[in-house]
Amino acid sequence: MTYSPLPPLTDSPEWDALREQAEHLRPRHMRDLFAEDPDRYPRYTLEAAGLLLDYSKNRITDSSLAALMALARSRRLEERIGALFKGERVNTTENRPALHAALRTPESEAVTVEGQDVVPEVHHTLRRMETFVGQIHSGQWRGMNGHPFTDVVSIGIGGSFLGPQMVSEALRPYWHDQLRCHFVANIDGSDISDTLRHLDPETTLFLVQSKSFRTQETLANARAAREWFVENGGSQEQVSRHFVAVTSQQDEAERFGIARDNVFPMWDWVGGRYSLWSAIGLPIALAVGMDNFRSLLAGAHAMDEHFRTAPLERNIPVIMGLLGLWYSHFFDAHSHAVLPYDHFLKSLPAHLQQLDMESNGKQVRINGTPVDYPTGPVIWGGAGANGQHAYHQLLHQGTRLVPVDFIMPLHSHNPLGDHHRLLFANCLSQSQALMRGKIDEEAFEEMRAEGMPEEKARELAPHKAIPGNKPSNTLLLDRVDPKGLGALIALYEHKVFVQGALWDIDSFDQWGVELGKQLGKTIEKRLEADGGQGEPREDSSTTGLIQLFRERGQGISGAGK
Ligand SMILES: O=P(O)(O)OC[C@H]1O[C@](O)(CO)[C@@H](O)[C@@H]1O
Repeated sequence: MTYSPLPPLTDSPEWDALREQAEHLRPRHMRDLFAEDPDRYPRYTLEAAGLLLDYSKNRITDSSLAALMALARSRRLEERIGALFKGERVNTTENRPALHAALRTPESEAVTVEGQDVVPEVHHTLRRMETFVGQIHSGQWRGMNGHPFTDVVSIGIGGSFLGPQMVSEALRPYWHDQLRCHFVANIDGSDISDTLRHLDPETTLFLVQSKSFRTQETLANARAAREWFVENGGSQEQVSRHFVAVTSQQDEAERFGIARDNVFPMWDWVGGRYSLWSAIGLPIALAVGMDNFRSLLAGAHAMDEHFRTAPLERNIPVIMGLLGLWYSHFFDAHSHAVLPYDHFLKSLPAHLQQLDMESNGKQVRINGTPVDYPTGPVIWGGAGANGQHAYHQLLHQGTRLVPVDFIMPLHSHNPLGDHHRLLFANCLSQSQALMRGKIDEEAFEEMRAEGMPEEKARELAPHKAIPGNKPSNTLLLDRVDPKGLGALIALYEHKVFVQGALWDIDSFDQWGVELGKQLGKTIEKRLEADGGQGEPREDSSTTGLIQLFRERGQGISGAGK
């Protein structure tokens, strides 16, 4: 991309206009905004790609939204969206395009990067996946001793884990009858030991998922899996039937001992956290079948088309991105909660955490100068209604403003009694409570009506009062099916892109995670029994803890006490 620098974010007439809007809105309560405008819900509701966004419970008006749109235009957002889809090198520090949208582009369309259309190789890989999944499901590809596979263990971490794990879990009702999927990510030996404990090597298939094929955790777990397999009756020859890899480093996978034909490709133009749409999605395809995997891609593509073509004012990822910026800059919000009211979506916050925080946890602009404004928020969350009995207390009465995304399907896969109606009521009551709150006087009157003496009610009222005016989005989908889920994940990918573009940062690199990896290599050596030779080079804390581990802990030889 020929990157033409953006003017400073916070020193512009558009920023001044936003500041004025915020000053005007800060003292206003959303209760009043709703009371003044009976059409607030239809006015601030959008539908696209099977999703509905209700953003009416936000601290916005038409004029603040117009000011946000003006800011987006001054940041040349439309141009940046165009650059993303045209395959320009939007990942400037690594000099690469970010082509996750090409992974869900139909075969009839082209995404041309410097003269080369990448769509044919994407579909070639999809067809290879289809053949492989078909062979596993039909029992044509069997494990040692001719048994069909019953279990798949996907070994990978970060983007090579969180996305596939979350989607497989979210699509639990679509799982193939005879195949169970397991995920191993952590270098903690308990992760793989606990998984393998219940498995039979004769019927277990391993997927080693690593774009770089250099990731310590993944390689250690893959080696442990291979040892377990061989120790339990598998031969080297049989490894080639039981081990499959997905990587951009085919030679490394072969060096590890995985047959060339068992290696599915990845491309350097896909970031790990955007890779579940590629062959990294193999565990998903094995779990739910290739037709469902293709529906997932179709849902994401529908969201891509919406993002690429809808005017900014009607564009769901753009609106969600701008609202995030609004709260983080003008309302001092430091975090953002994602609360799916669906049991099967319980891992969505963890996936979005990597997606957002690895993408937008940045401190310099694309041109290398430091930002003088906050960038990506802390993303956290969990399944509703469970969180209501835990951290929602802070959402309602804490001193920090936490904008929330409620995500809720209209239909459950398990329509048990009135559970779904109750769940929906819980979701709506939370967004309503956050918005309207309960003033002192209401709390007081309630207690009086229950017969509490006046003095006691006065004393308790401030504790029971809830300020409200806490913003939230509500995202509805018909049900958590492959298509709706694809659209939902793509929506968040684009929201992250929008914010990165507004902040003028590179959302596609992740240099921040490298230092810990570098230091880890030295420390790991020093933890070995003879690793303490020579002068300690670390700070006294690290040296002290190394020493303590060597004296009292369990090293790699297992010699600890
Ligand atoms: O797929 P790989 O190369 O093993 O990387 C795993 C993860 O590690 C990271 O590079 C961070 O360390 C992520 O960005 C990535 O998703």
